[in-house]
Amino acid sequence: MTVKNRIERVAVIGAGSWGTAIATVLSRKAGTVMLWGHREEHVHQLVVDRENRKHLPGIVLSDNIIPTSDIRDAVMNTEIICAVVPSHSFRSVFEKMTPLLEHRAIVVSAIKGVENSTLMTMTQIMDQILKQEQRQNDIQTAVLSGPSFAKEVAQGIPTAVTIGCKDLKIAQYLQTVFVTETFRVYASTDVMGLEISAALKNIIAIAAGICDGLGYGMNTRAALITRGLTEITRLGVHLGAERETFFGLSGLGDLVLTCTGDLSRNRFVGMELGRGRKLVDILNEMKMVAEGVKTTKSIYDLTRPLDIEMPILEQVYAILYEDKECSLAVKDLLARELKVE
Ligand SMILES: NC(=O)C1=CN([C@@H]2O[C@H](COP(=O)(O)OP(=O)(O)OC[C@H]3O[C@@H](n4cnc5c(N)ncnc54)[C@H](O)[C@@H]3O)[C@@H](O)[C@H]2O)C=CC1
Ligand SMILES: O=C(CO)COP(=O)(O)O
Repeated sequence: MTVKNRIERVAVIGAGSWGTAIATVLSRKAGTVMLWGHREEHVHQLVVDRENRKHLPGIVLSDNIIPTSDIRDAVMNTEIICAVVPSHSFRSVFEKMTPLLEHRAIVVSAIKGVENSTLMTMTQIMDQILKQEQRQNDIQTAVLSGPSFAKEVAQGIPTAVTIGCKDLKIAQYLQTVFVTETFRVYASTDVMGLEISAALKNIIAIAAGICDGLGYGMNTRAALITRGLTEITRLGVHLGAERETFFGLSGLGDLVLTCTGDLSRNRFVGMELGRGRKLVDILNEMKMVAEGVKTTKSIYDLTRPLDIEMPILEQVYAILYEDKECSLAVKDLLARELKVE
């Protein structure tokens, strides 16, 4: 391991697949890992079976991972808290958590999404609530993002991610907290770039899945990844992010993973749509979250008043929210006016 930093106690807020996988990573570095889940019966199952059968089957929870449904218990005496709930439940969870946070705690969001009602990223939500609670000078916020399927991380398959914080020293400190022999962590100060790339790759992954479901080939997928990256970068730079971030792990890295990997839930949703199934039926059957569905609406609403070309986003929005036929969406993308690359 490059840098060792063993800490006493950390908390993971959210006991889904990614929260459980991150708890597994942190269990190699921390004395105790508190793993908070919002449903008591699920937490009870974790305590009894020592395995998250619903979200991460086959991975045994090490003895120092302590499942709890009591959020006070989870964050008490804890300096580092990693938030891993679905983006649309984060605001209410963070509101509950904020008054309970220890002085000088650091909250790291590993969530990939943008809120529908406010069009805010997760760190923007945190900043807003911290300000309301007058804790903005006390609590630090950060982001963890990159190509990282939960199952592979939990299995110890070599993975690299980026942790971003506006304060580089804190990002570098967090690097030493999360790094293990198989989990390599880079540092960044471009929080906006990390959050925008993480949220938008899910939209492009739905598009890639749609094309796979329609039976198109590798050419189509490569075109989507490349033009998708252009679209994501265009919006990110407009919002103040650094262009380079979009060619890093959280940008190109996660885009390639999610557009090509069979473990992606967003790509799965796209594939089922491409095969002709209805969105509502696909979502009703899924046990896990596909953040790209809601994020498509957020980003559509965010970009509509702006003069930014987002053709793939617009077609995914039309398929998800206006019932547009998938093959017609692809036809319309191909028929756009010719451009200079
Ligand atoms: N699974 C993965 O491979 C990765 C996931 N992520 C991101 O992590 C975040 C969480 O995703 P997953 O763990 O994969 O989701 P999941 O679908 O596996 O689990 C979601 C968890 O959140 C809980 N939950 C649902 N509503 C809640 C609420 N109102 N309050 C508190 N908890 C609630 C569920 O009970 C479940 O335990 C998402 O933003 C996702 O994009 C990021 C990287 C990898
Ligand atoms: O973000 C992910 C991997 O980095 C997981 O992607 P899905 O949410 O599409 O499964």
